[in-house]
Amino acid sequence: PAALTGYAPATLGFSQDKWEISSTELTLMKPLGSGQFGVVRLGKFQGRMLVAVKTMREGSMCEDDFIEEAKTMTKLQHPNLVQLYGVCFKERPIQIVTEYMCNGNMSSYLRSKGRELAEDRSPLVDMCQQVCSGMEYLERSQFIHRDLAARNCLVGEHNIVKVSDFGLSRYVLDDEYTSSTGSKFPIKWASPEVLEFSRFSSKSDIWAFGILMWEVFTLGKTPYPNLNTTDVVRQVTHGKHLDRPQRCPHGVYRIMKQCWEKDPMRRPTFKDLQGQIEDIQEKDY
Ligand SMILES: CN1CCN(C(=O)c2ccc(Nc3nc(-c4cccc(NC(=O)c5ccc(C(C)(C)C)cc5)c4)cn4ccnc34)cc2)CC1
Repeated sequence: PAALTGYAPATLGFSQDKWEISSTELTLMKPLGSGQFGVVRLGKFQGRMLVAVKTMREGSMCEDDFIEEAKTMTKLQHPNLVQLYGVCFKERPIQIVTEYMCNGNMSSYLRSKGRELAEDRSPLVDMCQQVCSGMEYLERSQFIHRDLAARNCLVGEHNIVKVSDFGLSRYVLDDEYTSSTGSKFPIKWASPEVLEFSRFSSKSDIWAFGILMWEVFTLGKTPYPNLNTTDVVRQVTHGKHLDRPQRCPHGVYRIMKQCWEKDPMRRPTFKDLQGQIEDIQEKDY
C-alpha cells in the first residue's frame, strides 16, 4: 500500500469532500421538532457552531440520489437561503447539517408573534421581501423549490427570514406526500398545472409565493380555511382566488393576484416581484 512506499496520502484514507461531514464533528443536542424525514435536532459542529441536524428516518428518503445532489445544493449560497453545510453519509441513516435558525418556522412564528408584527405593516412586507430575495436567487440559479410555504421558511434573530428545504421534496419516498392525490401533498400551495400535470417550475414557485404572502398577511392562517381538498382543487382550476386578507393593503393584494394567474407564463418572475415589493415599501412606509 502507499504508506509502505514512503508516500502516505495526507489524509490517510479519511479523504473528505468539503460538503462531507464526519459524525465525529457533530454533537447532537435538543430536538427542535420533527418533519417529513423524522427528528430535527439542534447540534454543535466542530464543538462551536450551532447547527440544525436532520437525521433521516429509515426509508423516508432516497438517500443515494440526495447525496449526489447535495454537492450542488451546498453551492447554493444566499443570505435568504438556509445554508446547507454538508451531509454525514458514511453511516446510515444519513444526517443533513444546516445553519441554525433560532426562531423556528415562519408559519408558527406568524401565529405566535404576528400581533406585534402587525402593529406596523412594514415587518410583514419585509418578511415577504426577504423570501422573494432568496427565491429570486433560486430562480436565477434555475433551481425549483417545489414546496415553498411559510412552514418551509425559517426565522432567525431580528425577523431575519430564510427559505429552507429547497428541492428536498424530490427525495421524499412517502407517496402520501409525493402523489398529488396523497393526504400529505401540499394542495393549497399548488398551482393549476401542478394539480393537473405535476408540472413544477419557477412559475409554480411564484404561485406558492403568492399563497405564502397570504399566509403572512393573515398572520399564519391556513389558506382556504373552510374548504376540503376537492373544493380547493375545483376553486383553483376554475380560477377562483383567495380573498384579500383584512389587514392586507390593496397594493400587496394586487401582487398576490399576479402570482395566481392561471397561465404560468403570465405570472411575474421573482425579479419582477422584488421590484414591485420595493416600490410598495418606498410608497407606503
Ligand atoms: C420561541 N420559539 C420556541 C419554540 N421554537 C423552537 O423550539 C424551535 C427553534 C428553532 C428551530 N429551528 C429549526 N427547525 C428546523 C425544523 C424543525 C422541525 C421540522 C423541520 N422540518 C423538516 O424536517 C422538513 C421540512 C420540509 C420537508 C420537505 C421535504 C417536505 C419540504 C422535509 C422535512 C425543520 C430546521 N431548522 C434549520 C435551521 N433551524 C431550524 C425550530 C424550532 C421556536 C421559537
